[in-house]
Amino acid sequence: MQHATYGSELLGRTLAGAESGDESPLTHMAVIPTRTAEFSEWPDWVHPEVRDAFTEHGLRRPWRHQIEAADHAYAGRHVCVCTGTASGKSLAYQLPILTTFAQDPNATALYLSPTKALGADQLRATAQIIAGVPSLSHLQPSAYDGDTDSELRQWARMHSRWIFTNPDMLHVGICSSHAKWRQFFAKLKYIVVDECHHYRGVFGSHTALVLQRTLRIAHRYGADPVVIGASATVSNPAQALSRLIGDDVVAVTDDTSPHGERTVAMWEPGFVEGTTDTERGGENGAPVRRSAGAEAARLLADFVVEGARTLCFVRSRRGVEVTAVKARQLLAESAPELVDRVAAYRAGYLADDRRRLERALSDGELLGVATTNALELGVDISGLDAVVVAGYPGTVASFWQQAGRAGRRGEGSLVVMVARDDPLDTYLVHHPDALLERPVEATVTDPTNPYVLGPHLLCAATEFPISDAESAGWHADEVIAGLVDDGKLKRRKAGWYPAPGLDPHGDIDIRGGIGGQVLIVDATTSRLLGTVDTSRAMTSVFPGAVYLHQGESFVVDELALDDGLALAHPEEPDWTTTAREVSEVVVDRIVEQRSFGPLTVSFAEVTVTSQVVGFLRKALTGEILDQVPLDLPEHQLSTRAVMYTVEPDALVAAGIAPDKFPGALHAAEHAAIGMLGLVATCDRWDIGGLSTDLHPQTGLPTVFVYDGFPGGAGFAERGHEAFDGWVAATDEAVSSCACTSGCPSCVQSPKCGNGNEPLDKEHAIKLLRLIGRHYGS
Ligand SMILES: Nc1ncnc2c1ncn2[C@@H]1O[C@H](COP(=O)(O)OP(=O)(O)OP(=O)(O)O)[C@@H](O)[C@H]1O
Repeated sequence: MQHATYGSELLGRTLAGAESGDESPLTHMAVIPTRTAEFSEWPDWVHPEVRDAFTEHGLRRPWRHQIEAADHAYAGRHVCVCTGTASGKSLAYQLPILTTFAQDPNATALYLSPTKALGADQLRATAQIIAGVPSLSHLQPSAYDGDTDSELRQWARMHSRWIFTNPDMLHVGICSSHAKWRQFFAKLKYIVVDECHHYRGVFGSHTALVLQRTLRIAHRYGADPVVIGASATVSNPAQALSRLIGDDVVAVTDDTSPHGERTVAMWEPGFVEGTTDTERGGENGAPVRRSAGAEAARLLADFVVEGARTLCFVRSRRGVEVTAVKARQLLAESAPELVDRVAAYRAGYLADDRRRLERALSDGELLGVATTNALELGVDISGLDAVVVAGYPGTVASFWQQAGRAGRRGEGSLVVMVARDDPLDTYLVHHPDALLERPVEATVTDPTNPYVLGPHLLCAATEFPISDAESAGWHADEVIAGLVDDGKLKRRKAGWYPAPGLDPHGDIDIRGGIGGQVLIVDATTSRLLGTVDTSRAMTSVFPGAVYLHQGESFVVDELALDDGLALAHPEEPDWTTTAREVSEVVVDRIVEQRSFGPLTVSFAEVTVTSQVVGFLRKALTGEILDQVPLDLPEHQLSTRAVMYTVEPDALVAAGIAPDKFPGALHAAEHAAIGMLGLVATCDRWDIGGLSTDLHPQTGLPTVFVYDGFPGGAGFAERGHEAFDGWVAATDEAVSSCACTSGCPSCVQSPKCGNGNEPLDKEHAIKLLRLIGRHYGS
């Protein structure tokens, strides 16, 4: 049994062992105090057999929030329960659903999770609870996803009352053939949307439309299901779920489950020796910090030596391997008997692997595991002593999801967030409130994006003709008019019908972004490695690109865009590749615009034309090797941008001479893109940017930050809405960075199409101050 201050003590011992001579890597420490449980009585409406099943499984007294949420759902109100990880959210939906099943043998329910693995875990947990309960013996809960074979699918459709699936399968396997599911839909009482913070950006918009289509089908068959959302980390949960389902939702957010004291440490790796003062640095000679992965491996090894059960989250699959190998090497030197107690959890996502790993960690057979975010959702390990988060996972929500894995009930634990060499990470470890005190970000979804909405309208029309009221509810009048013009929809008396022969469901890939896909194939074996949006293929799978797949490395030989194919071969070079790109932005329509003296800030529809002209090879240490030219076609993207212009006179008055405009604008653009994740739920790879000292349309120095998806994804719009906070944080991030002339932690971008040139940190700060002064004045 560990005591409450265990986390702080473990941190103290680790710091004492850190290399001497370095500045302390600890930038901040916070202690989240212990919370004691608040209980409720089982409500009268709960079926006694259901209640007994839970008590037999050790759930003797429900926590207050569990009952509050269950009460809402049972009373017919859509509810979103948003309480911490492992706070027993499952009970909140299991109680009303199982009680309803016990009362009405024909009732049905759907459970949706963003990953198949989580669905499998929840199915297993449910099956255990209901085993041996007579009133629930007819339930036959079943998985219905991409892994379910066709015979089982048919069986599940005929016999199962509770289907565990995901939005992809719901779209393509259930809504598309709703007539076969008629009985199921007609008695559909509940839909569970688990981990609902995952449904954001384009994936979120797709899922929203799938859910709304599902509800629509259920209504047509006479049912009126209640939706229960669950998430440990979603801001404004009522609004988030409400956007997904297009209906009102109540939220339950007061977490009444107990937890132990949690120490959270912010950690910034030191510089690699010799890179701060010589020419040997990274791009443009910038100093290079030790990688978050290497630092995380050290922490993992240290914690294992201390006997702490530790999970280490690393962002890339390859990083996971590298971290585990490195930790094992360190242990081989200091404590060889512990080498085999550390493992990597790779993708594969097989439920069996997860369970073996959960068991090995719970038994203490394994002490340390490096993993991708595959283990972020729904792992039910009886609690870990420490969690290392190597690199900000992109959202506050995800951070807490990972951090929440630390802590056995009532006992102390430690979370260490290790910063990568990147503006947002650096900002967060120096401004811990922006991570620890900030509410999780709003999930940004935009189900009205015509590129997403159009294909779903075709699906909806083939499911049932679309009425005028439905069109209005989806804000779809304009998009429908376009589909009518294209001959895909026809107007008849009862609404819009699909053109004959239309079979639109297969054309939507819920996770594939928008537009077509390029298949990435290992030409030596013909194995399909993965897919990438056509719009991103040129910057990620150009000839010569290093492509990572589940920890294996490949080099692309050929990109055949017309065939939707990229051919690669296995190879493990000692470098990474980054595309070099030239682009221009044309403003098609200003949606919103505000001027403040010399500053004008707008939200606009734009067309971005870009062309990859070569790529940069970078050694794994961050040093630049060379640039390789390429000859690829131009690519166009219609999207949405937040943009600003500044009068040249004002720039000069702020101390930025005209020859400094390009470097100042470019550096400010990069830093702002790096910081957009603070106000919108996105990372910099979702976003593009362009800056110019003279834009042909505005005639002024102009900066654009745009969504990297056709039609936009809502990120630029958030940037526009939260413009002042975004600019202030960007200014703060750049000004407080310790480097002299710009580094990856402030104004350099790992994906700059321009080789990070020109960049002028000093004048970017002046520009950001100028914007901050004028905005809102
Ligand atoms: N009232 C309770 N008393 C004691 N244990 C409980 C109670 N409710 C749930 N638990 C236990 O807490 C653990 C976590 O529950 P559950 O998986 O439902 O949490 P969760 O909030 O869904 O977690 P996650 O955020 O990982 O999805 C389970 O082992 C469950 O049996």
